[in-house]
Amino acid sequence: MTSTTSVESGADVSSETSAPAVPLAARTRGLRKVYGSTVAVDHVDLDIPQGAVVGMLGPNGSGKTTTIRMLLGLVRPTEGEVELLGRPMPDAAAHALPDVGALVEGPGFHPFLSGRDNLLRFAAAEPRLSSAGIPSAVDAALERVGLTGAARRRYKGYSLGMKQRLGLASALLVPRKMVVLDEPTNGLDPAGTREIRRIMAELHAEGVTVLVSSHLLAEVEATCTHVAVLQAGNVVAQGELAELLESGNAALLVRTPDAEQAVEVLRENRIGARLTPDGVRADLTVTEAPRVLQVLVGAGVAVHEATRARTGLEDLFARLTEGSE
Ligand SMILES: Nc1ncnc2c1ncn2[C@@H]1O[C@H](COP(=O)(O)OP(=O)(O)OP(=O)(O)O)[C@@H](O)[C@H]1O
Repeated sequence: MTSTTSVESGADVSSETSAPAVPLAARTRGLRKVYGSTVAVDHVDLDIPQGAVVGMLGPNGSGKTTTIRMLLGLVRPTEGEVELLGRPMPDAAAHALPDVGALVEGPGFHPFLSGRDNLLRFAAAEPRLSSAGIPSAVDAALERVGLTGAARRRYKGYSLGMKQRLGLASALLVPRKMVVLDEPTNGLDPAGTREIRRIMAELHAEGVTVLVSSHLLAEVEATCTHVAVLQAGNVVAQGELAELLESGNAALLVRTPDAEQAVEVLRENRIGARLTPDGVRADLTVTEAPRVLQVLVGAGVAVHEATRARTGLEDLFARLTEGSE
């Protein structure tokens, strides 16, 4: 994912090419996890560039959580390699993990303790914090996620958004090089979602590498610089978000009853065109939409509707998730 963008190749060869190497915060090679007869993750090669916000996108059951758990050393791969901050996982977990904040599944917060007291318990287990530094680190983390006002309320009474933010606070008790968030906005209302996005944007601005999983393309589009798309345990696309969104030929879909005539006049005007079930698909790689419409209308073709074809990533993701959600 560092220097190349691959769609449906299943393999990113960037590190094997002569392109300049981008330092990686994490990478996997040939990663595979099998549970009984279920292949949860299958030969996944991921590159997580340092400082990127990488969205791991995929429908339910596509292997996002399992991949994240292997990256963090919570699950041992059946096959393959994982490097986190330059260290092999899970063997070097004790060295790599202090620099990584993770929000993976609801951390074990105590329902009858306040948010602050819960964080104090987590902070006590942070190898980088001295006992004297714990209270100020906890208060800074609460402040950062906007929970200072609710810090002394019981966790039990927190809204889902507040619980997620407390989880984030526990991941951010000390400065991190990398933060890993598994579906952090799942079930949140728009205000809660905005709050998580704000914190992710802040981390990015500080140079922290962020890996976030989501089953929503719009979510990834709004927050990420890079994306890796998973389907049935495989990476089917990965690369820079902007490049993936633009991949695939730009085209205009024209709904018309005069489709054959439309294809003919477009081709006469050197515009690539082909029939589709509803009309015509006109290629926009060498021309613009207004020119296509001008040619069609000028030739007397009845244009009932014209829409842009979906971009490469939208199209790919729609195909992957069709019927699954
Ligand atoms: N501990 C486990 N034991 C057995 N099967 C598992 C286990 N963990 C995951 N799986 C299976 O592996 C596949 C991938 O699951 P995973 O949770 O990684 O996907 P996901 O993309 O994170 O999905 P979701 O968005 O639903 O969390 C699924 O078929 C799941 O049922």
